[in-house]
Amino acid sequence: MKLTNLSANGFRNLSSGELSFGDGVNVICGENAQGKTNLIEAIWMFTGNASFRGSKPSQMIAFDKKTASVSIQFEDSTRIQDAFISIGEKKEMRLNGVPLSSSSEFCGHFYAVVFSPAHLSLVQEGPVYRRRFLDIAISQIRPQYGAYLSRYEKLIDQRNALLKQLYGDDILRTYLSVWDEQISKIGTILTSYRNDYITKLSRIAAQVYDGLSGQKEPFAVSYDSTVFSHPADVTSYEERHIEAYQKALEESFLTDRKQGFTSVGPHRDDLSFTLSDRSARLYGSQGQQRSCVIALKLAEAKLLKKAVGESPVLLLDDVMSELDPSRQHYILHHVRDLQVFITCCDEASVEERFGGTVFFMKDGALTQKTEE
Ligand SMILES: Nc1ncnc2c1ncn2[C@@H]1O[C@H](COP(=O)(O)OP(=O)(O)OP(=O)(O)O)[C@@H](O)[C@H]1O
Repeated sequence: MKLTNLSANGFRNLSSGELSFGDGVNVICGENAQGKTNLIEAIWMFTGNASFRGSKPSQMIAFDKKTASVSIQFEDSTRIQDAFISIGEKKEMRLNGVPLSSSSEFCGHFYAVVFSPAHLSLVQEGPVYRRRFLDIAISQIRPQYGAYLSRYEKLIDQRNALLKQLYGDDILRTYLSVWDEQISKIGTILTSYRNDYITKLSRIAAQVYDGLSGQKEPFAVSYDSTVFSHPADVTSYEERHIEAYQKALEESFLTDRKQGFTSVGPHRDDLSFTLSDRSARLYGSQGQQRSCVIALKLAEAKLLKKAVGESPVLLLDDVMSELDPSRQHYILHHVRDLQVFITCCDEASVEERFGGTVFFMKDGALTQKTEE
């Protein structure tokens, strides 16, 4: 998959006008606060996912404008497509001229994987970031996952409301059993999707990490379920798993009633990242933690390519900081067969080793470097 053109209008500080990109590595150089991440964010919108910076759409509109719009042209192995998003007074999304009712409908058309420093929270912060990573990654390859997830979240909200409303009421348990039955079924499906994804991802991420670190320390990823003691066994939708799930809900009933929320299920699950069997969060250096996230992201790109048959566009924002030259070299070598957008402050550090098409970003305006 390749992004060939992009034009932005009123999107953060990006200048208006049409930009064209190279097939392979696109190096976006510039000093701090020039608009490099803004460009990456504008491209990412077309995956149908929320901003990786956690920004609301209204924050993406230029300070002096009421509307922002971005259009892109991209090509996969079969055709050229165009997509358009407008944010602000008039919210509009179009794919090949056809209006879409929600940006999530872009899912399954334009594929990308993004790394930004914000993703370090995957290793450094709480479980919510790791669950979000999983949910976005799985939704890109299995679009039905998103529908199961929103159904599950609604059921959990309803169960929690019931737990609060009927506190101390004996009839509560009878009511809850209706929700528990449905939650157990959908929760089992979500766990099996996540388990399948993590099994594949951990294998590839471990290989990538080995390459990055020169096989210094083995990297492992595992899924920690609040329902199943051996989540790796939950490979499909089976009656015995649903029964085990229902049992876990029954066992947590007293705690849940006291706390007023459901304490077990995929909405409370987590991922563990270890280096030589020790927690990467507690013991990893900055460079090791960054390498873990990069390994996860490169593994995500590989899995996505395998699942959908298209190479995703790789968006690497400030990926090289804190990495030693051998790790930087490994990344540059590893991404050669994809279209990549890589931002950096120091042109020489990347260009010499990447080659590729080099651009300069200054005050939101992107210009391509010309041969001297
Ligand atoms: N809605 C907006 N309207 C106008 N400008 C904005 C808006 N949101 C952010 N900016 C500006 O965009 C500028 C560039 O931001 P960006 O995050 O892209 O920088 P960057 O080039 O990636 O820098 P760094 O190397 O420091 O990460 C910032 O100065 C910020 O004030």
